[in-house]
Amino acid sequence: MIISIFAPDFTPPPELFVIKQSPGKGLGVFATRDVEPGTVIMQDSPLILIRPPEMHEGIGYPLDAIQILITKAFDALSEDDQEEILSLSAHVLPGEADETDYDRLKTIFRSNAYNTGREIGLFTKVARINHSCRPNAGYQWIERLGKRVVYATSRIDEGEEISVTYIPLLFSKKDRERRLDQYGFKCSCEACAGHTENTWASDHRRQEIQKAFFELEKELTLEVPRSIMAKKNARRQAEESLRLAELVDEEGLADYYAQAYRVVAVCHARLEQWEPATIWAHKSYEVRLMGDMQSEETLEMQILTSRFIENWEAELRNKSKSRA
Ligand SMILES: C[S@@+](CC[C@H](N)C(=O)[O-])C[C@H]1O[C@@H](n2cnc3c(N)ncnc32)[C@H](O)[C@@H]1O
Repeated sequence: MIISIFAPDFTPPPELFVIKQSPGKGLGVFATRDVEPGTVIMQDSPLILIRPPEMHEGIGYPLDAIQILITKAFDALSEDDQEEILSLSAHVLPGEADETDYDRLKTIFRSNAYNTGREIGLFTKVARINHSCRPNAGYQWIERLGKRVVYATSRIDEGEEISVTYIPLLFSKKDRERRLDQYGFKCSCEACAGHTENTWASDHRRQEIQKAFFELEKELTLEVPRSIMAKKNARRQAEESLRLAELVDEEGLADYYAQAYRVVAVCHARLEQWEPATIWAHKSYEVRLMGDMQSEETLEMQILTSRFIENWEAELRNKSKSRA
């Protein structure tokens, strides 16, 4: 008698993505069905994970030491894993391939690796995701899983390309182009292409967002203002925070939603306006949940939301008492 060790009806869930050619971009990752925001698209373990020596301010990582670490980690891999790594795309800098000490592995690592906090990892599936300055997915290294998790930040239609950002996005198109130079392509996403008025408006919004984050976060506190001046200032900041959230939404910068909503929540909590404070804190919490349910940021928003709800409830109780 043959005893099956598998559950009889077990079939692994189909992958949400497929890797295939993306015109003008090499390979890319595409959704195999409609994907709702917050859905985990892939979880990828690093084939190589190295801890580089200290980075020096203004100089960067000591590249020779990194090269030694990468080569050692690569040599320890199976042939299949080595092959997978060598199949990744590499942006070779002008003249680099002619140098006597040219090392393709180093170039692959430079073109595809991601920071995971104190380490740098090479994730071969995540490495196939192309860049957009208005991406539809986000990603996060989750230390306790030892994985980089990619999740949808907006609705992605079946067949649509999945994109993430390789760079911070609160810069003008020109500055983003400069940062993307190291990857050897010019971005043609909807924020970069099209009419000059569109890109100008997008640049303007991104600069406004950066300025607003800088201004509002430097004084972000839950302390209730006491003086007339401080109260006036807090009211102005609450208004500016709403404008910040509006701009981030308008620009479709999902990577910054949670941060912006948190600013709005705290600015309203300072005014003891518990209803909007709760609503915005919860919105921020919901976005944080998409990235990592157990991250410090998610936990912080969960705690803030509960605190604001309690205050809101107390406010409602007081109101109904005084009416009675
Ligand atoms: C991390 S890899 C992404 C996967 C890569 N397309 C492949 O074929 O393996 C980065 C490289 O992909 C290409 N790439 C990524 N985003 C792009 C974009 N928006 N437009 C054109 N090329 C892009 C560039 O060649 C870049 O150096």
